[in-house]
Amino acid sequence: MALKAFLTSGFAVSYLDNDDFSPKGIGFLLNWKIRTNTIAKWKRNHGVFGYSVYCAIRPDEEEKSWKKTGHELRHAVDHTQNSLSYRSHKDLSSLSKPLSVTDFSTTACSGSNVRVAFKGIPGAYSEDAALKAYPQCETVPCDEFEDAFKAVELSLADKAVLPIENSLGGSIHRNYDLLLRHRLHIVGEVQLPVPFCLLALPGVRAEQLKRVLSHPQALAQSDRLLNKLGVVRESVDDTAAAAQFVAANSLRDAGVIASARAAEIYGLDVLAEGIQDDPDSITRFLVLARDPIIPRTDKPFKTSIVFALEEGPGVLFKALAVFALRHINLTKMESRPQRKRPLRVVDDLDTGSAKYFDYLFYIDFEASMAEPRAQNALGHLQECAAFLRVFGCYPIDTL
Ligand SMILES: O=C(O)C(=O)C[C@]1(C(=O)O)C=C[C@@H](O)C=C1
Repeated sequence: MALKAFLTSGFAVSYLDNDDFSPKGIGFLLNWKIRTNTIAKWKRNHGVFGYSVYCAIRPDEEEKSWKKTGHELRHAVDHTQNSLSYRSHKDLSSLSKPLSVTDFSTTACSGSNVRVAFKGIPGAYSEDAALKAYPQCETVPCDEFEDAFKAVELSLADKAVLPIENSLGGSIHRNYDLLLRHRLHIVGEVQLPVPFCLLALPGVRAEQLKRVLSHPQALAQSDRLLNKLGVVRESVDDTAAAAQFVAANSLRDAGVIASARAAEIYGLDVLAEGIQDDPDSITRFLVLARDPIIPRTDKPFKTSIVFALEEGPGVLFKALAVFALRHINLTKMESRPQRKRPLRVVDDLDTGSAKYFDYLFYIDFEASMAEPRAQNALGHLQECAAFLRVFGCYPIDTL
């Protein structure tokens, strides 16, 4: 019964304590309903694999009067500027500073713009993704991925846009783990081609560079050019931070891999554009919000879930069959170790003792939760899953 109740809450209102993915049941769902007074209306759908499914409906998904303005937000943040002397080429003091965990208060928001949290500083590709999703938004830089989650949870921002996978570099595991530990819903995705550029101080030529600074993904994806230049690779937190660092310290021997927008912001020259080994490489970002959106069927939707299975032969095969049987296409699968039960020890007198890892399986599938085949597939999956949570159902981003 507990599991059934959990799936009920897991569809549209999955809400877990940090690090906790044990079933919470109906009582928890009710608590959630009482606490979430911003939700205008609740719609109750009967007959979805026998259990009730609650969907939170907000009349206007984007704009809310209780939001904090960007000006207020910036004042809520302690702008401790580091002591680097900005001898460089642009006035960097006007740029907004990243939020860090110490900046969070529980102050409610007001204002009208959508504020979108991202990890990095202005000019990062994640900020491009935020602007692609919400062209009029006010971007909110954050120090860490987790700060972006917290900014939304505490209403310092309305959405977070975070990278989840790169077509060359693969999954960003940290964000898979944070999705589980936090209470946000996936409400959209952004697929962004990332045209990496080689930047340097004005007047510096590529042959003069001894080192190149960037995000590890950008360095890994630009291997060919970096080998040709014979430079040392230096990893930093985000591509724009690399640009800011080289500019702020007037480093004439250092190049940067970052966006043309970062070059513009930090006063660097673009020495080469589109330097990545694979010109078609893209990064996929998730858009996260406090409340889910209503699944629709009038355009292609994707659903993201996570589940755990009991041990036994063929359990993963059976779990995946629930989608194959209904011709539901899986677009992504990721497995992550369960943090609370990292090892399962099996004693067998014949073969000695074996250790198994327990995993969580994250899946994206191409169907909307408004479609009976998707509801049936999850009902079926629930029969063999020890745990199941739906992160969200959202429109597919086509490039
Ligand atoms: O460093 C940035 O500019 C980011 O936005 C982060 C990030 C990533 O995490 O993968 C995003 C896209 C690019 O692939 C490189 C880096």
